[in-house]
Parts: sequence; C-alpha cells; structure tokens
Amino acid sequence: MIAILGAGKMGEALLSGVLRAGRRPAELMATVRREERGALLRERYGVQIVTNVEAARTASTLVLAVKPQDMGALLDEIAPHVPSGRLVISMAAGITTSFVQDRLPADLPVVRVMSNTPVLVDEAMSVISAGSHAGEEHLKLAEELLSPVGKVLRIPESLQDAATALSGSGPAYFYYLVEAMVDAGILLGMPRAAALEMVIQSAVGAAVMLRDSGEHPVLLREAVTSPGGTTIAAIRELEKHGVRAAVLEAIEAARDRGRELAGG
Ligand SMILES: NC(=O)C1=CN([C@@H]2O[C@H](COP(=O)(O)OP(=O)(O)OC[C@H]3O[C@@H](n4cnc5c(N)ncnc54)[C@H](O)[C@@H]3O)[C@@H](O)[C@H]2O)C=CC1
Ligand SMILES: O=C(O)[C@@H]1CCC=N1
Repeated sequence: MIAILGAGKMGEALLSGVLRAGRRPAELMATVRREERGALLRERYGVQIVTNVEAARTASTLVLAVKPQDMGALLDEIAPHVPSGRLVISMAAGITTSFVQDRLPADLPVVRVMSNTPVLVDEAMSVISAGSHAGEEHLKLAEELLSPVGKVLRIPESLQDAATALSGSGPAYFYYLVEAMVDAGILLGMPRAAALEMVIQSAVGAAVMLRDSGEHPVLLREAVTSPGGTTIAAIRELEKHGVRAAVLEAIEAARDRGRELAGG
C-alpha cells in the first residue's frame, strides 16, 4: 500500500501517474486537509481518503507531498504511528532526509525526491537521494514508483537543492520564456492565438530535437543561426541584456531559497 500524504498538485499528479502505470486504486491511499478535496480525489481516482495517522499505520510506503512549511507539523503528527520497516519518500523542496529522520522513529529509511509537474504527462524529471538509513532496495522502490511518470536520476543529497532549482522549477522558466515570446509576437502585431501556437510548436520541436538528436544544444542553436541572418540579430540583444548571466543568477537564487526552506 502506498499513501500520499498531502495530495495537492504534486501529490495528485503522482497519484494519477501511478494509476496510469497500472497500479490498482485499492493499493493507494491519500490524505488531504479539506474534505471537498478528498471527495474530489475519491471520485476522480477511486482511491481511499484517510487520515494521516491511518496512512502512517497502514501504508508500506509513505509519500510526503506537503509544502516544506507544513512538513514539520505533518511529521510530528505521524511520528508516533509509523511502524519500523516503512519507507518514507519526501517530495518537498529544501527538506533534508535528516530533517525527516530526526522527527520520525529511529532508523526509518528516507528517500528524498525532487520531481516536477510534467509528472502529469509522464515526462517528469525526478532526482532521488538516499538518507542515511536508506539503501539500494529503498532507492529501487522509489525508482519503481517514479519511473513510470518520467526519468529518474540518482544524485548525492548535497546536490538536491541545485536539482530543485534546475529541474524542479525548470518547467516554470520555459513557460516564462514562452510567455515573453508570445508578448513579442503581440508587439510585432501577431494575433495572440497564432503567436501562442507558433511559440508552443517551436518549443515542442526544439525539445524533441534536444532529446532525440543527441546533438549538443550549442550545435542545434548554431544550425539555426545563419551568418548575417535574423537569429544572430536576436542573440546580440540577448547577450547585450545579460540573459545568460540572469539565468545563472536566477537558478542560483532558487537553489539558495531551497536551502532556506527547511528553516521555514
Ligand atoms: N509544484 C511544483 O512544481 C513542485 C512542487 N514540489 C514540492 O511538492 C510539495 C507539494 O507542492 P504542491 O503540490 O505544489 O503544493 P500543494 O499546496 O498543491 O499541495 C500540498 C497539499 O498538502 C495539503 N496539506 C498540507 N498539510 C497537510 C496535512 N497536515 N495533512 C494533509 N494534507 C495536508 C494541502 O492542503 C495541499 O493540498 C512541496 O513540498 C513542493 O516543494 C516539488 C517539485 C515541483
Ligand atoms: O517553487 C517551489 O518551491 C516548488 C519546488 C520546485 C518547484 N516548485
């Protein structure tokens, strides 16, 4: 039995992915804060909605999907009820495995995961790290849970905040760029719907080439950038405005914010 504690956006996305991957609703339970949310999840997926304590007592794998700020309270609530031998998977940004371990009974294995919203379309990037009581079998269980909804990579926990900044938040940066490009289309007099279609399809085409061609992004960009042409005129402006430096600083700021989150 797998329990998802705090089935909000990420928890629901994982729940739906795990069901798409073929697990039966009877193998899954979820916890929520609001009753209407529970009714909706029960109706949508046929899973059991239970209390945190019931989930802690029953499930062999506990997936903690609350906001980092709510993690301390959730752990305090379930700590007296988690039997030994259970696997705890934390999906929260910034929360370390030792933060979780310190609040739960001794020796419980904890795996830290940073996934992203493309879980919803089975294209997630999930990075996992083992806490000090978790071993190969626990990482394998986490991989089993997450690989049907996308790619899974093992990394040292010291890089988890960087991964949060890169791939956890990553989709937001691409959406932001799409928004900005659509605005540029509007500036140039393009109807909004047409601009959106052009930008989205360009993004999809670029993403598929990045994934499937095996070419380095620099080579792919160079292939678009004709001598004396249009693309280089745009790139000159991006360089002039320090876009590359802005990206470096933005992602570093996201990493630093992740480091602060466990402290509330
Ligand atoms: N949204 C994103 O793109 C990503 C989020 N994350 C992480 O996933 C976690 C969840 O994020 P979201 O799903 O975006 O947030 P969310 O706010 O949609 O979901 C959290 C849910 O937990 C519920 N909750 C809070 N305390 C509870 C408790 N004591 N018992 C039961 N339910 C409780 C809330 O009512 C809410 O529905 C966060 O820790 C975040 O850092 C990780 C990767 C990406
Ligand atoms: O913004 C956040 O804090 C979460 C973690 C990674 C993506 N969203």
